[in-house]
Amino acid sequence: MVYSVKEIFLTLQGEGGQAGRVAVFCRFTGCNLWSGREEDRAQAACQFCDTDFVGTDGSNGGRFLTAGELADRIAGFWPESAATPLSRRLVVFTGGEPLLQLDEPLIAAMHDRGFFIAVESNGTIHAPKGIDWLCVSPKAGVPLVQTHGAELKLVYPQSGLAPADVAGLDFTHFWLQPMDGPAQAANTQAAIAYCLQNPQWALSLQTHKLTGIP
Ligand SMILES: C[S@@+](CC[C@H](N)C(=O)[O-])C[C@H]1O[C@@H](n2cnc3c(N)ncnc32)[C@H](O)[C@@H]1O
Ligand SMILES: Nc1nc2[nH]cc(C(=O)O)c2c(=O)[nH]1
Ligand code: SF4
Ligand SMILES: [Mg+2]
Repeated sequence: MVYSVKEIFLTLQGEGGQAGRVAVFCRFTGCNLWSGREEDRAQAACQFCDTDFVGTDGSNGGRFLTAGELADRIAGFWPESAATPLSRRLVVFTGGEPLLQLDEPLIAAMHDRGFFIAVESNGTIHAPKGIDWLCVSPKAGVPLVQTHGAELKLVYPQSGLAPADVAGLDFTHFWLQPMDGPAQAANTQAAIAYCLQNPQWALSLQTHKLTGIP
């Protein structure tokens, strides 16, 4: 397996149930729901994406020929000075769609290096075994195949996909994340109003955007 990676960086997880934790982010190239080109956005299955996942030209991006090579690069971002217990090492695989590339050899290689493995997926691909924290973020009009995990994070609102449509799935945490874009402020108020009436759901803010970190 050759892994195509857009960028690797150390930051704080901004979203969901691990928000605030130090994490190495590995953003894979490519997605199955959008080409990533602006001229294709209006025809894409997923039209609201806030991320550049095209190519391997981001910071520390590239092509990695083996799981061990990529895992070594990711592990190198963990701050040695922090002297954290191995169990506190956190990697977040995202993209693009990470489950197009994340496989059991890479999962094993990250576990060998002491990492807790989180994944951000659109839920269209079955997850391989061994992921420690799976976040699924379903998209309207797209078949959802991965129906269990640690958290379900619904970007809100999406016409054609209501929270009630996915509230019965087998997840531990249910988040509404306001859709960023021109209506971000109104979407945040709408998400808050929904949570207040439906306490199964909690609010996930994109705290990295609020604080101006990557
Ligand atoms: C860029 S996606 C990559 C992972 C995967 N492809 C997915 O969609 O879950 C990372 C997270 O950002 C969310 N996201 C993307 N665009 C967003 C937007 N405009 N506003 C809020 N969240 C957004 C996604 O739903 C997902 O939870
Ligand atoms: N800080 C930070 N937290 C994040 N959580 C999910 C992200 C993503 O793009 O998948 C993301 C991201 O891009 N940055
Ligand atoms: S599925 Fe995820 S990465 Fe793909 S276009 Fe949608 S939000 Fe972006
Ligand atoms: Mg992001």
